[in-house]
Amino acid sequence: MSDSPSPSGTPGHPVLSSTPLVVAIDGPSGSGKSSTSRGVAARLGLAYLDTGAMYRAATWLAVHEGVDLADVDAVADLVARAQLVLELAPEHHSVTIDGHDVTTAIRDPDVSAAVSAVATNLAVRADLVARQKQVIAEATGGIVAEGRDITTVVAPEAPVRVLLVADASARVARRHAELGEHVDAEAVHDQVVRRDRDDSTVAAFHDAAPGVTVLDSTELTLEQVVDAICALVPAAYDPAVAR
Ligand SMILES: Nc1ncnc2c1ncn2[C@@H]1O[C@H](COP(=O)(O)OP(=O)(O)O)[C@@H](O)[C@H]1O
Ligand SMILES: Nc1ccn([C@H]2C[C@H](O)[C@@H](COP(=O)(O)OP(=O)(O)O)O2)c(=O)n1
Repeated sequence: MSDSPSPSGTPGHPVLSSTPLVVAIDGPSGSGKSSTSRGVAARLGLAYLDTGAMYRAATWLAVHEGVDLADVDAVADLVARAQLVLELAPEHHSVTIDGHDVTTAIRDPDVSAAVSAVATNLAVRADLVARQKQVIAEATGGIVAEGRDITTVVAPEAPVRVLLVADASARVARRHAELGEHVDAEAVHDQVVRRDRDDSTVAAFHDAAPGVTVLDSTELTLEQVVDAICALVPAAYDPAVAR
């Protein structure tokens, strides 16, 4: 790892950063964002923010309250009033909305099938992006945040920004293995390919913005992906250097 440039650091003796480390990770469904981000956060002792869980929780609430997802104003109003609490520890991540613990429920296939309708609601996006920025700003010990627009909109100034990609066939196969072989191929295809197509109308996660490192996980193990992302952390932030 090379020394990071710093105003007064000398080569070999970087000045340690006084700002908390932010690692931003985007990518399509099944590219490995959640598992990789948890691994990076655990290894570097950082908090972990799953922004997809916020869109999923908003979707769960709208369905629970019987709000028509096509009614963009009603959904936006509901979400604006919702109290959304995320546990940021990578080992025990939990999500609560308006007092309901939805950690497990937001992974239901019904939520996965419906979430793009909420994620493409621009008023909901503005609300959740503002909350995500606040969570990151308050993470004094540093944070890994992952989603679709973290490298471009939520944390474009993050010192580590990664677009995690993988071949569509690998992503579908991973999701199928995760959901179980009893889930039919059409449902898995819907969760990965159709959802990415809908989601990409409001967030650019297929092409890397300038300065964003593209990492292809198709042929890599989870550990290799975690290694590759940790290797991108400037020395001024590296806990191994800071010690
Ligand atoms: N590099 C990898 N190699 C093999 N399987 C992986 C890899 N990364 C993630 N997975 C698996 O693929 C599935 C989807 O990963 P996940 O982290 O949920 O992706 P995303 O958050 O991008 O949708 C999970 O079951 C996960 O364990
Ligand atoms: N920053 C984000 C995060 C997620 N989303 C949308 C896109 C997805 O359809 C849903 C759920 O995201 P999630 O990361 O949980 O989805 P996957 O685990 O990758 O399948 O939210 C978004 O639009 N912007």
